[in-house]
Amino acid sequence: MSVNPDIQVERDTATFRSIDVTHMLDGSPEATNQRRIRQKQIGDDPQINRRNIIFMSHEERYEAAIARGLRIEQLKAEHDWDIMDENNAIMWCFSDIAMFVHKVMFIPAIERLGNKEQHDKWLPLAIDHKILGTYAQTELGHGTFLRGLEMEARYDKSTEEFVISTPKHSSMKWWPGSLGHSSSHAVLLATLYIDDQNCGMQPFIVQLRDLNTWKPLPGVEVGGIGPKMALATTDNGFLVLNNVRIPRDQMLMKYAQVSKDGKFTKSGAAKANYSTMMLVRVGIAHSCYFSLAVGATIVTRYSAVRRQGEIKPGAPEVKILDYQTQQLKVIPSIATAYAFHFCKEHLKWYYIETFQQIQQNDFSGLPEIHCVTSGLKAYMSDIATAQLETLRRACGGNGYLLSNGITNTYIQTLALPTVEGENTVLYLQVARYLMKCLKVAATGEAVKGSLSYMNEKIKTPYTSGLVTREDYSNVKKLLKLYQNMTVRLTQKAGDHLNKLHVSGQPKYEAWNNTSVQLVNAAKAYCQTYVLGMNIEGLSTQAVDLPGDALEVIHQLCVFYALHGITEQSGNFLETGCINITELHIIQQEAQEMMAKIRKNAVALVDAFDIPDNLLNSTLGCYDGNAYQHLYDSAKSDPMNQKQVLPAFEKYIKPMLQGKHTSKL
Ligand SMILES: CC/C=C\C/C=C\C/C=C\C/C=C\C/C=C\C/C=C\CCCCC(=O)SCCNC(=O)CCNC(=O)[C@H](O)C(C)(C)COP(=O)(O)OP(=O)(O)OC[C@H]1O[C@@H](n2cnc3c(N)ncnc32)[C@H](O)[C@@H]1OP(=O)(O)O
Ligand SMILES: Cc1cc2nc3c(=O)[nH]c(=O)nc-3n(C[C@H](O)[C@H](O)[C@H](O)COP(=O)(O)OP(=O)(O)OC[C@H]3O[C@@H](n4cnc5c(N)ncnc54)[C@H](O)[C@@H]3O)c2cc1C
Repeated sequence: MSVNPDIQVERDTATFRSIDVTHMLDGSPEATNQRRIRQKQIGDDPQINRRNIIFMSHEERYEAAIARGLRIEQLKAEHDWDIMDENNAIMWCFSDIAMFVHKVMFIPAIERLGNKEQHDKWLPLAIDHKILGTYAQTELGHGTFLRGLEMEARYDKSTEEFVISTPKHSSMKWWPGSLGHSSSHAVLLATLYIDDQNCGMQPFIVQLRDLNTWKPLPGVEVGGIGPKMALATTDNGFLVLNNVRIPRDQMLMKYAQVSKDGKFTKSGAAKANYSTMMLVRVGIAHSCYFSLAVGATIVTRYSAVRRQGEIKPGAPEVKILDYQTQQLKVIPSIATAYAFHFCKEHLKWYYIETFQQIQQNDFSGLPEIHCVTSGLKAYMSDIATAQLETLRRACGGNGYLLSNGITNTYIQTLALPTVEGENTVLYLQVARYLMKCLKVAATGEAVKGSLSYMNEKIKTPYTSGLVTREDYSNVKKLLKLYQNMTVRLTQKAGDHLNKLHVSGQPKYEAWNNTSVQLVNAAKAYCQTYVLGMNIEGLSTQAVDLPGDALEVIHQLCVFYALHGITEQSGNFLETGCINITELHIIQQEAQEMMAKIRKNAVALVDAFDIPDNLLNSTLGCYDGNAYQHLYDSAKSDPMNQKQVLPAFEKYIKPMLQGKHTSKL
């Protein structure tokens, strides 16, 4: 099929070469080649490819998802993939791999929470798929408030075993992925009791199913929790344990130990047992970038080939991408995807470095990385889901079809604001850190790390520093506005908290009565962090780009900063970080920048370099022949393989013949 001329012209008139930017996103031309080889291995594989998924039943999809997980293992061995290759393959198919939680939570939990002997025993079994596991933490009654977990593990000194039980409905495990039908084992988080003394939430390895028959073991009641909005193949489950006994060495004992005679000891940081969640929060930030890059690619290409209506009366119908309002739906998502790319790269290295320190029992970096990973997981998933919905609607009626590729991406991404810590709750964790840093700054001590900008006192009366027109495209000046806005919102929340406390409210009550302001400050901190990483990316990752490409990536960053101010203008105005005249100039600059970026919109999404067989979209194929692909997809629907369906003889015909009132 030839390329649609409407999309070809976009590529021909772009001011830079997409491939240069692709190399930047991958890290180097060699890395691009390597990724392409890997993506071809997964995209071309009939067991991994998900082209027909939208026409499958739940059970067919589940089976295909298990086969896909297995196939990824085979490809990994055949082609000698490293961990990042594997992560990328998982990322591309995460909503359709039944053993996803085994990979991204069960194994990492054993690695992080087990001691040397436990690693030696369990990791080879898990890595070789001799056992399949889940991460069973959430209960019917408690998901967020982990100190409230009610499943009990009581130590029995006489037999050196833990006895695990579910005392009431609210204490059953509820939600763990792959628990329903696909796990033989679980890393199960339960409250440990020794001689009736509560020793807090601890991790245990519990076998759930017989490895030969796959039947639940005695005392284990397990099943699926029912159909969900998406992620149909991650069979989320429930689990009731009736006095199930496990040996003492099946409590994962890296950070807390129980001796044979029942002595409880702790080592490491207080929240060390929460460390698996941090890794997945980093994974979710990656996933938000991928989802947004997919969405932006599909909708930008579709908007460049769909013509409808006219701008100049009587002139030929225009591409919908030429409507300014359509640009406002599409261009922010491109700019955000690029900002998220820089941010997730930073986060990856930050996490790896801090994790290495933690491995050497240096926990000093934990509070800051907990704040950053919690905040970015929340912020990036909030923004990604909001923008994906805008993008989906920007496809008009075809935005409601499953074959468009964006709907599935959207509904699976919708899980991310909830899983791994509900977003509001995570913003409140960020706010705790903001309040601590505020206290440090107030004492005159230097605040370190991502909030070091708090050290600079904001002068009153304050000026924004935006003097010349050039200042409005100076990303460092714009970043300063964001930092000031964050500090002021933090101060405001802090002042409110103190005021309530001084007026007699206990601290916990004052906290709850300030939580709206606290979440607002936390979001501002996250937004500022993402912009900061985008700007850092310009001078690190983008610096070797040819001038024309660098200019476009710079424009995107400027637009990201300006557009963010227009979206949050209330916060900027209220804190006095800009005035109304400055806001008007910012709005105008943002619009002008958007028009410049429009020229390169298709080339910018091409640079994400997502092959058609992974994009899985009728609307967003590289060749721009959306109508042909829509038609082909409709024709391949199994319901269209018969001209007359059985329902005709059964119901429609009797109705046409007036027999519909008799009993069916
Ligand atoms: C290098 C990696 C690079 C790339 C990775 C790439 C790819 C990976 C491949 C694939 C992964 C891909 C994608 C993922 C995509 C999709 C994922 C889809 C599904 C995933 C499955 C989802 C699984 C789950 O949902 S599991 C269940 C998760 N549950 C939660 O998250 C519970 C949330 N609740 C909590 O975390 C806590 O209850 C709480 C933090 C809210 C409160 O806890 P608690 O009550 O105990 O706290 P407090 O006593 O109030 O104390 C708070 C103090 O504790 C500190 N704290 C809290 N948490 C931590 C932590 N994790 N680390 C450090 N410190 C922590 C906090 O700072 C407070 O300290 P303070 O000094 O007292 O203020
Ligand atoms: C698709 C999916 C997959 C999952 N996979 C797993 C898994 O593999 N393993 C596992 O263990 N769990 C899993 N979960 C569970 C998930 O981690 C929890 O649902 C999540 O952490 C939220 O907890 P919750 O359901 O208790 O929400 P709740 O805490 O009940 O949240 C409900 C509302 O209460 C608010 N709220 C709660 N506490 C506070 C507070 N302190 N302050 C202010 N507001 C508050 C929240 O903001 C939210 O608006 C999964 C969930 C989903 C949807």
